Amino acid sequence: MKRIAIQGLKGSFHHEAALHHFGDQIMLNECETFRSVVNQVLESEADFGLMAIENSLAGCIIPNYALLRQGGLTICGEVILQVKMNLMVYNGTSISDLKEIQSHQMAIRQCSNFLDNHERLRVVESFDTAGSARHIKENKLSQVAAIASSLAAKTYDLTILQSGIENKESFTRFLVLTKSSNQAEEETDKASIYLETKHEPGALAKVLTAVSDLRVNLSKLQSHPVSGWERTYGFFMDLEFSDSGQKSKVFHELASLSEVIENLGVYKKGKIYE
Ligand SMILES: O=C(O)C(=O)C[C@]1(C(=O)O)C=C[C@@H](O)C=C1
Repeated sequence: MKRIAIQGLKGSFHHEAALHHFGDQIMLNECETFRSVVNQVLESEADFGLMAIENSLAGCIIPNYALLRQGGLTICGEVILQVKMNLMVYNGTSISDLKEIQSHQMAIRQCSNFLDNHERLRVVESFDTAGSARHIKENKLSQVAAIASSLAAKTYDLTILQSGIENKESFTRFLVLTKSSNQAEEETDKASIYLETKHEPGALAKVLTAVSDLRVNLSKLQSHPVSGWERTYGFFMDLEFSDSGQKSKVFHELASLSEVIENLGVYKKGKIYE
């Protein structure tokens, strides 16, 4: 049985993403932080780790980019999940009983319109959506609601008062991490890389022109400060290939235009699960 380290608990969106990607014959290693997800895989306590990296409404989880570089793991896949947010309570609680709403900060951001319309309720961040749901159940809290998945409501036996409370359709992209990927080269059509260019006019433009000339699709570009304060930046790039010849060419071209280049993983473009 595959051992999967996730950030969060059973019933979290990481759990949902793991079920879609690996099926239900998995052993879940619940972690409080993304750092411990990485450590579990590094220390062979898990075969794979799942790490949310960005959400279509709430934006990027920037610290995870740094973890990808420091971690010594490789990206071997991705999962895109439509996240559906639900307001859930201890059985018997009604909305007028509530004083507080708890959830993960990324979920809170995705439901900002709903929360603006319920200003009287205190909003409290937690480490995990499912963690908030479990907390309510374990402590029989009747004045607190959680924002979490329907899987969390089922897992912790809570009542959903309102579903679909995200601002609009919301998708989270998760990376699948492993120690060493043994994926067949021909099965892969996407790569994530990190590079630093020279700090001079046009350096990034040259990189982008090379990507464009090779007809490679740049699906993501994220800048990140290089440590120290020299006002220089590194760039995380996701590249999508339409034929395998493009891969080696683009790596070769970009290496010649970069001061630093790191391959963070070559993998298959993820499916979207709704
Ligand atoms: O708290 C959870 O349920 C998680 O799986 C974490 C997380 C995140 O890190 O973005 C995952 C997906 C949703 O965007 C909200 C929260």
